[in-house]
Amino acid sequence: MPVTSRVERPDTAPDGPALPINELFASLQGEGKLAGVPSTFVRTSGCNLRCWFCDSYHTSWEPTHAWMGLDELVAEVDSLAPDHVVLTGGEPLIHDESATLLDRLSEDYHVTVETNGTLAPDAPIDLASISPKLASSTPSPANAPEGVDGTEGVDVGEWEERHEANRIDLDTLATLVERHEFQLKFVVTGVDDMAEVNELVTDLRGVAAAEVLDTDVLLMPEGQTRERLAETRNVVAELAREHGYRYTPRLHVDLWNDAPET
Ligand SMILES: C[S@@+](CC[C@H](N)C(=O)[O-])C[C@H]1O[C@@H](n2cnc3c(N)ncnc32)[C@H](O)[C@@H]1O
Ligand SMILES: Nc1nc2[nH]cc(C(=O)O)c2c(=O)[nH]1
Ligand code: SF4
Ligand SMILES: [Mg+2]
Repeated sequence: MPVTSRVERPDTAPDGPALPINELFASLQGEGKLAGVPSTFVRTSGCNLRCWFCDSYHTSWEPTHAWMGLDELVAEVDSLAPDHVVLTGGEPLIHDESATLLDRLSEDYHVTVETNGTLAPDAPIDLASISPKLASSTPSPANAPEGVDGTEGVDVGEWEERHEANRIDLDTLATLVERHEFQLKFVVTGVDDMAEVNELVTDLRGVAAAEVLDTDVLLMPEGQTRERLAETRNVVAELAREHGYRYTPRLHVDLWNDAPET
């Protein structure tokens, strides 16, 4: 079972550097090149995009969190067993304090950052797990999460435009792959996504000073439930075979159906 870390915390920021934390737990890395590795997950709240399929709804569409000072955060990470840490969100890199946290963790941990690739702060990152968002991720009134359009302050039409305008920034992607070990982890909904994946990989190879191998490109089936993954995983595995890219499972969905803190 994943190990959780639940302590009552304030919903206002404490003095000093702090981050809005949605969850902090130990589990197995479920995705990517390090799938299966015991890891402590630090999930910040807040995102600059709004994927219709976001599996972390309470960090994006309806953000919830408690504030944790960085001292307390590092102490919580230290109290758990894994020597791998995954900083995720929401979009962790929208917070300046994430860079400070990365500085503090860099000596003692291997740190993966899960990011949508729209921000590239100068910070120590052992594996940049970059998940650029394809056109098929863009929200609309027709595909938005149930009930969200009525939620106070949420305008899906406005997010459709913002998401579409901001989801790809080629220069930022180039900076990330030049600075760090990386993987490009695309959420694939079906065969229609592949033209955009291929085009983006070609464009990135055109501008980045670092090599982008086919084996750095991972196709991940869209799905936050076992039922949905049963529909997408074989289609996406076949696409990986066909194009020479890697396939990545979503082990936490297979094992725990993406329950909170897994
Ligand atoms: C919740 S995101 C947080 C990090 C960052 N905002 C991002 O999108 O990369 C963590 C990972 O889950 C992936 N993801 C989110 N919803 C998904 C879904 N419904 N199916 C498959 N992957 C999903 C993202 O693409 C990303 O790789
Ligand atoms: N087990 C597990 N592995 C993951 N890899 C990336 C995750 C994420 O939400 O960023 C994630 C997650 O939420 N759980
Ligand atoms: S970028 Fe990541 S956190 Fe933000 S909405 Fe998309 S999947 Fe969710
Ligand atoms: Mg997740």
